[in-house]
Amino acid sequence: MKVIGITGGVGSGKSRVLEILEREYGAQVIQADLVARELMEPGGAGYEKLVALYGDRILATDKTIDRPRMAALMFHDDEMLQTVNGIIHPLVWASIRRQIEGSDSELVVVEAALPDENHRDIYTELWYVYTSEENRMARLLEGRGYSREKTRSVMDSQLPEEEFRRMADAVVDNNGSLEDTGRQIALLLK
Ligand SMILES: CC(C)(COP(=O)(O)OP(=O)(O)OC[C@H]1O[C@@H](n2cnc3c(N)ncnc32)[C@H](O)[C@@H]1O)[C@@H](O)C(=O)NCCC(=O)NCCS
Ligand SMILES: Nc1ncnc2c1ncn2[C@@H]1O[C@H](COP(=O)(O)OP(=O)(O)OP(=O)(O)O)[C@@H](O)[C@H]1O
Repeated sequence: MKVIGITGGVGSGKSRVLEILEREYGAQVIQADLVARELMEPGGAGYEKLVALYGDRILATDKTIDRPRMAALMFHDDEMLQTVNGIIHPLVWASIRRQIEGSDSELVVVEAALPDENHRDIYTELWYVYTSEENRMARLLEGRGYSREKTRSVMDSQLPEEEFRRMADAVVDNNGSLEDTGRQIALLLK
C-alpha cells in the first residue's frame, strides 16, 4: 500500500488534487478536516471537551458547534488555537491511523493542512500543493465566498511556505490550470 499525504495552505487546491487522485487513480481519500468535523459533532469525542472549555461562546442555539463563530474566535486567538489543536489533533491522527490500518486499498491519500512531524511516518510520500497567496486569496473570495479578512487570519494560523517545502518530498504547483496540475500528478505517480 502507498500512502500519500497532501498538504498546503488554505485554498491551495488540496481538495482538487484529491479529486484527481480518487477519480483517475482510484485512491481512497481521507480528509483530516472531515475527521475533525465529525469529532466535533454532538456525541463526538472532541465535542464535550470543547464545550466544557468554551461553553456558549462556541455553540449555536441548537447546541451544535457554531463553526463560523468558532473560526472568528480561534483564528484570532493563538492560545485558543493551540488549546483546540491540542484537544482535536491527537484524536484526528488516531482516527486516520485506524482508517489506514483497516484499508485494503493500494493507494490511500490523506489530506492534512497541518502536517505534523510526529506523524510523518504515516505517509510513504508527502506532497505540498503550492499556490501563491494572491491566487489562493482570489480563488477563495470568488469560489468559496470567504472574506479577505477570514482568509488572511487562516493563512496566518498555518505554517509558512518554507516549512511546508522543508517537510515535503514533492511539490505540486497549482497556480496554473487543473489540467496542468493533473499532468504533474501523472509524472509524480510514474
Ligand atoms: C474553526 C472551525 C470550526 C472552522 O470551521 P469552518 O467550517 O469555517 O472551516 P474549515 O474547517 O473548512 O477550515 C477552513 C480552513 O482552515 C484550516 N484550518 C482548520 N483548522 C485549523 C487549525 N487548527 N490551524 C490552521 N488551519 C486550520 C482548514 O484546513 C481550512 O483550510 C474548524 O476549522 C475547526 O474546527 N478547526 C479545528 C480543528 C482542526 O484543527 N481541523 C483541521 C484539521 S485536523
Ligand atoms: N488550478 C485551479 N484553477 C482554478 N481554480 C482552482 C484551481 N485549483 C483550485 N481551485 C479553486 O480554488 C478553491 C480552493 O481549492 P480547494 O478547495 O481544492 O483548496 P483546499 O486546499 O482543499 O482548501 P482548504 O485548505 O480550505 O481545504 C476552490 O474554489 C477551487 O475550485
